[in-house]
Amino acid sequence: MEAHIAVQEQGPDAWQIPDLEEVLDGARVVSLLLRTRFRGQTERQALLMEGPKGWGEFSPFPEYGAQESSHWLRAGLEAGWRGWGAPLRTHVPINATMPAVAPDQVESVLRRFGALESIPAVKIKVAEPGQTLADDLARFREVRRLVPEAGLRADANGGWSIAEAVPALAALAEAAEGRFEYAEQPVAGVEPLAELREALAAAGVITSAGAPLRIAADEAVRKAEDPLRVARLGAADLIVVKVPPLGGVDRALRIVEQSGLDAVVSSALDTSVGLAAGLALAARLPHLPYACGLGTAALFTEDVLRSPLIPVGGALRVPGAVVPSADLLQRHEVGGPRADWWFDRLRAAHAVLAADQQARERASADAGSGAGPDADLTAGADRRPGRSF
Ligand SMILES: O=C(O)CCC(=O)C1=CC=C[C@@H](O)[C@@H]1C(=O)O
Ligand SMILES: [Mg+2]
Repeated sequence: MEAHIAVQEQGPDAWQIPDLEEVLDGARVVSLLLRTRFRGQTERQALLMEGPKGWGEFSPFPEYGAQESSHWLRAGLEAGWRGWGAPLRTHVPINATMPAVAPDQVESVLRRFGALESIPAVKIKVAEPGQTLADDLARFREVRRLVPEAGLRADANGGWSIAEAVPALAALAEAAEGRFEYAEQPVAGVEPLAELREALAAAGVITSAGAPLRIAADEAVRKAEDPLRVARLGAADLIVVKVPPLGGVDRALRIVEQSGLDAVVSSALDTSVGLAAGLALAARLPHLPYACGLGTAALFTEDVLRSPLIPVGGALRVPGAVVPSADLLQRHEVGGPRADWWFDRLRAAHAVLAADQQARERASADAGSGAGPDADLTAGADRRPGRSF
């Protein structure tokens, strides 16, 4: 991934990851229950770490290997050991996130995101395995009925083929009656997104407001080897950016800048510790045209903060560094073999970051710059002794 993202680790933004022992010291594994099945899961586990700048989260999805998980660790270490830079705004507008539930559950899910009239937009999961377009339309129409002023989005997680996506999006855009904001990852991959845009234009699919249907890339950014390819190929109108898979707020910021596209910051179904990093990113984007998908603490029964980051009035305040409650950490703590499994994952991801760092140091020494990573630490970042990898 690093080879493609023009994200420099030398120069003014470089920083050094802390020692493994220091990261493990005081790290806790927690499990939070979801109110509704989401992404096929009923609970979310996360490893939380405390650094000198605050708490960071490491919660790659269970099936992710060490390489992919290393981006998530980098993001968590950035939160704990480096910090995020100054915000440009105090509040971020937040969309409600609607799992693939039956219409009779839509209202109770929506209400978790605050007063219905305050919700600026709703992202609705569609194309769920085992469900039909009729199920999606019924859910979509129920959302539209309950929050008629809200913008509507459909997230298919790449679940449609191009041939399925064209009529499905035409039907959803019609059901949205002018409120359709965009379709998120309707088909899998980068090229297929570009092809779908052409197919929609050829089929004359437009929103009822008369505009072309906008396409957002999510997995095509966060799981791609090269997150900027979407932009280069003109495969999407906007990108969904998530701090953990993109390796931190600093990297995500640069990806947005370099893409030249509008961005929506979303969660990775993080605890409120991880959501704080998403809010830090949203707060640093000069242009934030859409409500962000950072309200997912509302999908948990409980969280690790005394005041979980649940939207009020359609927005979240940008909290800066957050501190979990000792009681809640204890209540949700996971021990035994499952905790060991998480610590092993952390060790493996840390080894990937350490090897990357070592390679960069060697390259920098070979180039004769003489500037080791310590010399490149950003002003304001902690100058930690760190390990020389
Ligand atoms: O974007 C949102 O409104 C909330 C976040 C969200 O939907 C997701 C978080 C984590 C995993 C994904 O399945 C899902 C997504 O695809 O965007
Ligand atoms: Mg998505």
